Amino acid sequence: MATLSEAYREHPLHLRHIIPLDFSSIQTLPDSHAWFHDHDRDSVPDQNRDHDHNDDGGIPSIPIIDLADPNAMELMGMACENWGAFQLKNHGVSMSDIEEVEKEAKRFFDLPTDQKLKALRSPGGATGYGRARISPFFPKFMWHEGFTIVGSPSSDAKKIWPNDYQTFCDKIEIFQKQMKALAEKLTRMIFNLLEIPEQEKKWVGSTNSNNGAIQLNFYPVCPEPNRAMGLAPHTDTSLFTILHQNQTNGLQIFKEGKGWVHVNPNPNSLIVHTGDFLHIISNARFKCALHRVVVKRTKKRYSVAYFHNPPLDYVISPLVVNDARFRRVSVKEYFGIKAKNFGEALSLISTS
Ligand SMILES: C=C1C[C@]23C[C@@]1(O)CC[C@H]2[C@@]12CCC[C@@](C)(C(=O)O1)[C@H]2[C@@H]3C(=O)O
Ligand SMILES: O=C(O)CCC(=O)C(=O)O
Ligand SMILES: [Fe+2]
Repeated sequence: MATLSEAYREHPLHLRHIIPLDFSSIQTLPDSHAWFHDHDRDSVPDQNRDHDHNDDGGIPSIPIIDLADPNAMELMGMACENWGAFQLKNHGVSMSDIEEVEKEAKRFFDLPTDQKLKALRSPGGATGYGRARISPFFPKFMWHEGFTIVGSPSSDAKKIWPNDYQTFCDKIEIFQKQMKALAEKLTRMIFNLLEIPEQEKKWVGSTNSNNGAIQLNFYPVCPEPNRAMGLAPHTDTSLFTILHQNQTNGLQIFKEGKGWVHVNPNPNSLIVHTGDFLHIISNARFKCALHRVVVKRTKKRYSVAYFHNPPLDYVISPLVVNDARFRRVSVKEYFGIKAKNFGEALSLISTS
């Protein structure tokens, strides 16, 4: 079975796009990380106040959907059409298992830089510690560190904690299993809503369909948050992404006509983003949400994302339509197109 690593092998990154800054030793914002000038109209607003309440001036954010609601499937469809994202409550994943992973993320990111660098992602690799893979597409670096896990994290964990890697691996494994089960449940509901034919659903839940990836994200405190960027605007490549954020807000979703809208942490809820693959399969009926993360002066932020992907050899195409807006493309090929072209990837497979 092909793995995500194979998709990235042909698109190696330069080390400067992998090795993060040693944020622990930084007192002022370096020019390499300064996205805005103080007087910029575009600068990231308001996070230097470091408050965590909703300060959106009444602009509604993404819907909150209760998975136990008999109308959950239709509500998810509407949220995917209007926002490309929603918050999910009563999702069935144990919050204490999620908090255990958040704890492990803190344990990892709190390590001294030389320890974290032992698990540095290789230039052509998918897993390990490093900057976000989208870094080469932006003129400035992000105020962010990530740790990507595809399959078992044991080889990276052994490099960091040779005598104590099992705790990390166990917690990740428990989380992975629960996320996969939730992701499969949501896939079935969304595919039913889209009336996807049975033969296209065969991979869902099959044992060799385990092509999910976990991303631990860390946004250190920042001396000049208004001029920095935690994670630059992007859409996820996945079918959809399930995200847990700690109690420090920072995630924003772009909504036409409204601009950047905060997604405030909602204890017990998980955020679901529609990714590129679901956008393609739904023939653009579902939006893939453009999102970004802003940072704070005094509050660190952590998040844990689970990217749910079809198998790499699965061929993606708009299903159940005559006027397909995208050509057929294998999951592996699309990861390659995205790795090389980032924001242009969808238009490169567009039929118009
Ligand atoms: C499955 C994946 C999605 C992701 C690339 C990856 O292989 C693992 C890391 C993911 C991540 C997390 C931060 C934002 C993002 C755009 C990035 O640079 O790395 C996503 C990637 C993606 O969705 O394409
Ligand atoms: O940290 C967040 O809230 C968002 C992370 C994200 O967008 C990603 O991992 O793709
Ligand atoms: Fe994302």
